[in-house]
Amino acid sequence: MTLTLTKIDNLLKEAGLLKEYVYKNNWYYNLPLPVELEIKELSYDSRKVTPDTLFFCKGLNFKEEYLEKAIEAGLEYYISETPYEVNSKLGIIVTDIRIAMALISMNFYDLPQEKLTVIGFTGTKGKTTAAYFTKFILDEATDNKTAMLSTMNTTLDGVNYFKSALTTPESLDLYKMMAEAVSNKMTHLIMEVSSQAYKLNRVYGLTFDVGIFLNISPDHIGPIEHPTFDDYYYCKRRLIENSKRMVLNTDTKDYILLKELTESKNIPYYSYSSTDKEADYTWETVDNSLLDFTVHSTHEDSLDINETYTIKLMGDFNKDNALASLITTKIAGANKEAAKKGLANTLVPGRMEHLKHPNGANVFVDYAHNYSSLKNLLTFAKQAHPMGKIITVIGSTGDKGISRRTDFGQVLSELTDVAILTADDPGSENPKDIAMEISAAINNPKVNQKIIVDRVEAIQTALSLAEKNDSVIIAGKGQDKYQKIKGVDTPYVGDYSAAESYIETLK
Ligand SMILES: CC(=O)N[C@H]1[C@@H](OP(=O)(O)OP(=O)(O)OC[C@H]2O[C@@H](n3ccc(=O)[nH]c3=O)[C@H](O)[C@@H]2O)O[C@H](CO)[C@@H](O)[C@@H]1O[C@H](C)C(=O)N[C@@H](C)C(=O)N[C@H](CCC(=O)O)C(=O)O
Ligand SMILES: Nc1ncnc2c1ncn2[C@@H]1O[C@H](COP(=O)(O)OP(=O)(O)OP(=O)(O)O)[C@@H](O)[C@H]1O
Repeated sequence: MTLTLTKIDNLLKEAGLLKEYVYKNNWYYNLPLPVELEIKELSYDSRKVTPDTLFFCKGLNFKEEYLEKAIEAGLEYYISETPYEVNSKLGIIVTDIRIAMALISMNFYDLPQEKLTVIGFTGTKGKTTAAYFTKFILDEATDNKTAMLSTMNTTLDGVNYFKSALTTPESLDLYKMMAEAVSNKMTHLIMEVSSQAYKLNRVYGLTFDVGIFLNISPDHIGPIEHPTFDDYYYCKRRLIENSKRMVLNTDTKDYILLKELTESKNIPYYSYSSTDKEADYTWETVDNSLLDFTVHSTHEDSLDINETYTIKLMGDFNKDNALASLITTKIAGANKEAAKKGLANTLVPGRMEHLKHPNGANVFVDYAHNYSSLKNLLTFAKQAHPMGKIITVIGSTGDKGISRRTDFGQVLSELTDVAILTADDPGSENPKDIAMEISAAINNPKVNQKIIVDRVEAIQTALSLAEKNDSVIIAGKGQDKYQKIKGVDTPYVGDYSAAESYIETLK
């Protein structure tokens, strides 16, 4: 892949992004170099450049010395929001580096999004699960020609997965991955779209064939994320104006806002809900089953999805996720058979994974790590196994999502009998202090609390306390194989493995 300087010049001028070119210490508006010169690589990391690379100077922690070192190593072209006094061949100065990076990247990789059916999930909770449901269904429908970019895992050939760095990659990485998916003959791409993706223009200019808005609840508010809930919700709903069709959950807070926005942009949509009989589609549990549900349409079943389905993931919220995926995949071309089979086979690492304690207690390993997900999870446990106690193992991340600590205290006060507070990606903070903050927010004296910072020990303690009818809920890390400690991804066995191996010793 290559891009000529002329093409870059046209793109930046058309978008009104170009401020000036810096060439031999003078500033120009017209390209001061031979027009046929080509950029052969793109990079935002000074450690990964060649002379023909266009280097994007961006980011909170960007330092001029990165650019200087890259130029010493031979780099000729840089693009940034401010000129630097460096000895480069050309500096391209723009008004918004992230928008410029998105536009240049999508063109450098030859607009791969136009060769794929692109599906984008947003929402506070359920993105990964709904993305997996969708992947399993579309795999049936497309014979494994579906790529996926999820928080945990990415696959660009539909089969082999690697660990993702971000929920939504930087635009440069996103288009590079899309291009690889296209060259692997993928026809569909499912991706999770985080609020940060819109805030930081990682998906600027990308149109989704289907966008899905799953839900919203306060989260991701803090110094490196969103200043307010308003900003968070606003960023999330930008998916709407960037989608050709939408799937909307009418149970979402202030749904009217989503509906009005979607309608004002003339974007066709389907709505769904677990409770609202006015939504286009709803679901109902079959005979109190934890796993079967029937889909009903309020008006006509224009998508032809009214049917009974089975899933492997417990929790009513997973039926919501499954219904969103059913509507989405039908819009994207899957038939009912593919939908039934795909849903029935979907398992998601670390989401509602079930283990049985030798004494009969039920153990759930789940990724719940914010207010709404923990509340849904513990509500499910109470309803599914009302006879026993609920023993919850949970921690809260350091450096971000600070409000979760009091949120967890509140949910634990309402819905658990035993709370074992532990470490969960403490980052630069002391995990014991974080646990104490959660503890201080537990205002129900009946909750039996313990702080055990070592996460494996916390899990073992919870399992050793469990009796026959109890539910042990291990919330937060699922199958994550690391803990973020002082900037380092420190190896961790994972919640599922920790529980599974301890249960083995009890047999
Ligand atoms: C606030 C935020 O989104 N930050 C992300 C962003 O950082 P940044 O652009 O500010 O860059 P930086 O890490 O400060 O570094 C500055 C620049 O110098 C470059 N550099 C650095 C060293 C060097 O020697 N040479 C060099 O060129 C780096 O490549 C980088 O481009 O770009 C980096 C990669 O380019 C990301 O790793 C980083 O994610 C941080 C770690 C993060 O945690 N982000 C979270 C908040 C996030 O985005 N989360 C959402 C999910 C939220 C959800 O669950 O809904 C996501 O989409 O993942
Ligand atoms: N629709 C939903 N509503 C509320 N909670 C949910 C829903 N779906 C899943 N959850 C809960 O949230 C947890 C995380 O689910 P999932 O990974 O699918 O969401 P996500 O949006 O990708 O989350 P994150 O942004 O934290 O990566 C699950 O383990 C479950 O406890």
